[in-house]
Amino acid sequence: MYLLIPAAGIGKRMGSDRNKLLLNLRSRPIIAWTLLAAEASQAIRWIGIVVQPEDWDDLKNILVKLNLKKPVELIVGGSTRQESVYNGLQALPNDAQQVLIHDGARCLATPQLLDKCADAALNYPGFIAAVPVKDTIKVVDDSGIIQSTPNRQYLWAAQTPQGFDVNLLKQCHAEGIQQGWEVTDDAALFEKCGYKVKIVEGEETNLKITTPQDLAIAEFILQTRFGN
Ligand SMILES: Nc1ccn([C@@H]2O[C@H](COP(=O)(O)OP(=O)(O)OP(=O)(O)O)[C@@H](O)[C@H]2O)c(=O)n1
Ligand SMILES: C[C@](O)(CO)[C@H](O)COP(=O)(O)O
Repeated sequence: MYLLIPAAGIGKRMGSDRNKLLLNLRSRPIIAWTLLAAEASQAIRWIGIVVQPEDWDDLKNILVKLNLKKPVELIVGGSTRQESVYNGLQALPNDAQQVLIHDGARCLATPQLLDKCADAALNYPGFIAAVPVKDTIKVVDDSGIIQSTPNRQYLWAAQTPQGFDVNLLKQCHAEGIQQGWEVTDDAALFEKCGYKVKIVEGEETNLKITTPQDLAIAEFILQTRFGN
């Protein structure tokens, strides 16, 4: 299975002055944890990391230290996640029929989740890992007045990995450019093009490192996983 890792963000919400994926989490850069999970997955056999050129030297140093056995390619990032994934898709080897896309910022996903998603990719042309929403969600208007309370039974929080048939996803990205769609995940492009996207149960601990609070929670999860 081919894996694309969008890792070309800045981390505005982290308040960091550099790509948040280069920040340390338990003495390893965040992106290194993501790469170690990909290396440990049975199914992944090629890794493409989409990253801004100014971070290439840092990434190369991390890769030297990790000494991964799987082939890794660095791909130039775009100005949005959507553009970065587009670039990643163009850089896939010609024989790639299915692809998993997994945020570099979701560094706590387990190799087992990656493998489960690789299996799902063989059965569904489009799917995402997601978890049932635990809170009661309110839809509000611009003045903060609640408009509705959707039935939680139908609410799932999207995660990555997200997996797709490569040709269909390329087609959806091209349509997205033509129509000017701006989306935060690839499933949204698939949905907008009228294709079905299946939910595969993700992991509660597969959080996206977005704010400093997430870093603290991730430290705690890694400590419970690996000890001190
Ligand atoms: N131009 C971009 C923007 C984001 N990403 C990646 O997409 C994933 C999810 O994005 P997010 O968590 O929003 O990362 P940032 O864009 O870095 O954060 P922020 O939105 O707070 O600036 C991350 O792995 C990030 O590196 C990317 O590859 N290219
Ligand atoms: C793809 C994603 O991780 C699914 O939760 C997410 O949409 C990334 O973008 P966000 O803007 O940080 O939600």
